[in-house]
Amino acid sequence: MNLSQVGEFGLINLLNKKMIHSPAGVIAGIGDDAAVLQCPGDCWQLFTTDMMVEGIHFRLDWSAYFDVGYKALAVNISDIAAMGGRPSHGVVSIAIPGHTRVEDVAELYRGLKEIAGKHKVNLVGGDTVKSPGPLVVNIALLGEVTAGRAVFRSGARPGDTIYTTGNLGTAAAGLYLLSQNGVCPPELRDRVIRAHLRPEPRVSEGILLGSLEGVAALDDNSDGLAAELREICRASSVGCLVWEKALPVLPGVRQLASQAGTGVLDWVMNGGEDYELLFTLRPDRRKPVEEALHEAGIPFTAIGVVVPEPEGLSVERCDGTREIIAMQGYNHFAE
Ligand SMILES: Nc1ncnc2c1ncn2[C@@H]1O[C@H](COP(=O)(O)OP(=O)(O)O)[C@@H](O)[C@H]1O
Ligand SMILES: Cc1ncc(C[n+]2csc(CCOP(=O)(O)OP(=O)(O)O)c2C)c(N)n1
Ligand SMILES: [Mg+2]
Ligand SMILES: [Mg+2]
Ligand SMILES: [Mg+2]
Repeated sequence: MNLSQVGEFGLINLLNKKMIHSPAGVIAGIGDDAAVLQCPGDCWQLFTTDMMVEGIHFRLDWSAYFDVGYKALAVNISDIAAMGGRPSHGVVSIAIPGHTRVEDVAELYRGLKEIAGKHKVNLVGGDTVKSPGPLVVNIALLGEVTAGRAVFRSGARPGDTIYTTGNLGTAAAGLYLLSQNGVCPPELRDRVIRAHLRPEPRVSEGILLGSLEGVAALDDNSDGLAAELREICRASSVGCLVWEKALPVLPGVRQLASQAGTGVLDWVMNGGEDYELLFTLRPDRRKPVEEALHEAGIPFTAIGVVVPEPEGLSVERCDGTREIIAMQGYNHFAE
């Protein structure tokens, strides 16, 4: 069987049997943004890892080494944020092609340390090996969350409102400009390329959401809205209806998407790498939670509603018609 027949998530499902030998310490294992582990005192420990591979996650003709280091830690911090937690300690493993200059590796570490400083992450170890091919950076990151306050993908119920922080499709627009040499005003160009190269994980937002009663499910958007909502649907045994009209997209990004000929819905659903937080909220808690988010200055938008599982994942198009979302989001082994 080849990998594209099972896909990334099918492969993980095949592998994930008999992985836990001492279940007492494991509150949640495979299946969420980070594992949740028992630890002494009034906190739970979070543990996650994400890898970046040259040619798949970045290209060195588009990204400075600084950006590679910055993003490698940003995406891991985002997984901790997606549990409602705070990142704490990380280890960094790098596989480096032999022709790489020392100064370039130092730049990668400057990027790592820059974002580690912003979020007070201690980098406490790692591993260094030679790569016969691409540059690879892997980080494993610990975090913590107040016991009982982690927000899982599995908490959504029909009737919840679906929200996202920030804007969607911005990083996809950046990738488009880098890969297709599209034209656009310089300020927009800088903004969308920065969103792609240097995402800012929403840590304080995740912690606030985790502290607010009624926030039911939480996830970060690495693979696109279609993929992340599908994860919430699967984990919570629900369906989701997205309102196309409500999707928060920068006006310039809409224009770029029509220039690209893809349509912005494709960028929102499949583009990924926005690293915004996606969450669901009990309907009777909308007012107080929205007020708390406004007060904290956090941008957010209601983008749909959780529906019963048999209704599946669908979108209400701007013309009022409703259709099933066939788009899958980013999958490492899609054909
Ligand atoms: N090779 C693997 N072995 C065990 N668990 C894995 C593996 N790859 C991914 N997982 C787990 O599968 C889940 C989904 O992974 P992924 O889609 O990468 O999550 P995320 O988008 O939050 O980074 C996570 O809980 C992750 O820990
Ligand atoms: C050169 C290049 N091509 C394509 C992409 C787009 N891309 C690569 S991986 C990915 C999805 C996110 O990465 P993944 O490893 O799936 O992160 P995770 O879901 O585990 O957090 C996307 C949208 C990119 N970032 N760079
Ligand atoms: Mg991952
Ligand atoms: Mg991730
Ligand atoms: Mg992914």
